[in-house]
Amino acid sequence: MAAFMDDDFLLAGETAKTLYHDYAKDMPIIDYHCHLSPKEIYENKTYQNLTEVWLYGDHYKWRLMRANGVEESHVTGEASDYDKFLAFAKTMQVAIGSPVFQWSHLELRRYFGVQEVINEANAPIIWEKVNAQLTGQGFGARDFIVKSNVKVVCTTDDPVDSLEYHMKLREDKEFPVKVLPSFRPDKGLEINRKGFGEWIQALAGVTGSPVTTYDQLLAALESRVEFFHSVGGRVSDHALDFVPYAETTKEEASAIFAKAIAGENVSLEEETKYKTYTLVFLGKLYAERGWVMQYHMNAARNNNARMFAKLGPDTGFDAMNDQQIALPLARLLDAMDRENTLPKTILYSLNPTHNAVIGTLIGCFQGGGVAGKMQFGSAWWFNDTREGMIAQMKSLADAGLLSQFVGMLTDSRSFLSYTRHEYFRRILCNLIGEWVENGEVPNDTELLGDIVRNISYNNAESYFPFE
Ligand SMILES: O=C[C@H](O)[C@@H](O)[C@@H](O)[C@H](O)C(=O)O
Repeated sequence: MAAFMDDDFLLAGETAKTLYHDYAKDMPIIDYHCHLSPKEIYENKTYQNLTEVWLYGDHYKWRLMRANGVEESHVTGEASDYDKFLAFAKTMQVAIGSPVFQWSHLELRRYFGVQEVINEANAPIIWEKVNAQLTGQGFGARDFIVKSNVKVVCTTDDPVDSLEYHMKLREDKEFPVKVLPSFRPDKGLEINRKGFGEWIQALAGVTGSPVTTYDQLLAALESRVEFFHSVGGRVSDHALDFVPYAETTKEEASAIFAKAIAGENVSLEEETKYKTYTLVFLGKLYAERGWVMQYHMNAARNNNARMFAKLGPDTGFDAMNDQQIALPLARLLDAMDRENTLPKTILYSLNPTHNAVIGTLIGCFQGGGVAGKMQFGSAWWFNDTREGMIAQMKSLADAGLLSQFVGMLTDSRSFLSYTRHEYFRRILCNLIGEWVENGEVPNDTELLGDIVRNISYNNAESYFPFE
């Protein structure tokens, strides 16, 4: 019987062990999509206690606590940090089978040297042990990033953001990690969402020009893309909760924008047209600058209206959607490809039934001499589990080239989530190791070791055009 999460955790055979320990383990990290705060990185935020660094903002952990009957006061509410921690410790005690159980233990081990399996009885000792470290030297946000061997962090930023902290970080020569913005213009696309008009006003404010026509909107978006580029941004990101596609013209999109700005009702068909034209326009801006475009598709967000009113978005009330993506996505990518303005693109769907759809669709737009131009993004969010990662990698290998995969990202709001790369690398090595043990791929350690190193780091290094 294997010991719980020992050195060979998740690694079943000799090949998997060699691939992980000798090739994958020490590769650096490019975290090309996350939700970390650039301000906290700049200020090297420190933490008073384990709850602050471990539980604040982590909606994966909150969901498990709620599922375990913990009152909201002890999840996001007014209970003390210690009581919240205790409620989480009790939840961990019954959380076997959840990836959060394994991630949480990896986080305690790798950053704080806590080897125990956390439970209600040992929680007070762990609390003291970790807090003593946190309040000493070397446990700030930057320290966690450096200790995790991270070279690049791409945060997720609104086009109206001042990027103040990214600029400050660029000037800070003491911090060796690149912290770059990603352009996430969802608020400019969600024409029917509350706050659209206010966002357009904010855009006008930051560009210093009026945004009352669609032409002005497109010009303002372009100027913000340019601004992000000047601060080192080379990546965009879109949440496409449904994938829009409808044939349209600029005249139509302009008329729809005018209606929205005048406060008139915009139909779903009009919204789809507006989004299509705007997304194709943005794709062109990204392609012209050599950026990488990301589409995160099929999240059903904010399903609990009562909790949304109380806590807002990204608090643990989202689920997988089951909207069809194959045809609208194919048309959308084709609309860009037809004009030769399809950028390098990474596609993620929250619904794993789309794995084969994405795996096969990317093959239709590869080319131009760019290895892995079209990427099937790493298993996202609810798929960020052992089974989810294996399924995504198998679909990619079935329909394309696993060896050109740009690999893992954290997608996280916590500085302790870098252990997710370790988790991913172990699963990757185990998958390849299993193929070797079964005689399905040749036992060529050098070749396989290179592939593992590439997926862990080198592919991302050459794919993303970071300066
Ligand atoms: O891991 C979960 C994620 O952080 C999730 O909250 C994000 O993916 C977010 O919804 C987004 O739209 O980018």
